[in-house]
Amino acid sequence: MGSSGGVDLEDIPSVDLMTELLGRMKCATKPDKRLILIGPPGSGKGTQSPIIKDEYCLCHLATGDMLRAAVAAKNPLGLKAKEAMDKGELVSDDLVVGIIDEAMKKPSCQKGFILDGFPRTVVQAQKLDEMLAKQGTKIDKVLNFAIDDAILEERITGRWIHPTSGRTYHSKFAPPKVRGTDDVTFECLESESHRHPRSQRP
Ligand SMILES: Nc1ncnc2c1ncn2[C@@H]1O[C@H](COP(=O)(O)OP(=O)(O)O)[C@@H](O)[C@H]1O
Repeated sequence: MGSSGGVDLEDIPSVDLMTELLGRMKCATKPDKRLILIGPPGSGKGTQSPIIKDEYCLCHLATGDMLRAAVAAKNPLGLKAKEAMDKGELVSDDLVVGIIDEAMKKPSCQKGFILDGFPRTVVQAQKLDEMLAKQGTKIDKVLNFAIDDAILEERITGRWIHPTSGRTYHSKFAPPKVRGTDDVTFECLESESHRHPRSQRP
């Protein structure tokens, strides 16, 4: 019968369908929102994004997470991005703009989006304006997570990340269930201070 993205709707438990339906009905009443979050690693974007996303029924487009997932999946996009990412350099504007443009077309972005890590260059900002102008929309708000350097330092030094999913932990504030291990996949975590050498830290 009805199928969605290769999944047979008949096979989905009714309770899941009802929950999804109720969620979508709730979302229908929400105003559209297009947000950009700005802030250094450790400023709280990763904590606040899922809360804002759920409250306003938005999609969360974090270019860093999307690129890391592409690299882990070894798809053509990931292969192109890997070299720059390994060197700690920015991935080309065309590539990043392409993934954002594609992602914004997803049904989950219908009510709007939260951009996280994008735009990061002037060219990306110009391309974003062009994309939105084509859709007849614009950015509603830019949220700047301004935070004291000393607090950032404390957060970052204890921070661990699961590179594939972008899930973050903190040895003091949000420890994983098993030390050094991701709660969901049980894969090894990477130390954030290792990813952001002292000289590059905010
Ligand atoms: N908007 C972007 N433009 C170019 N490269 C990006 C962008 N967003 C992410 N990247 C690439 O992905 C890497 C990881 O991104 P992210 O997790 O947002 O940053 P960081 O690890 O520096 O906090 C960056 O170092 C960069 O190579």
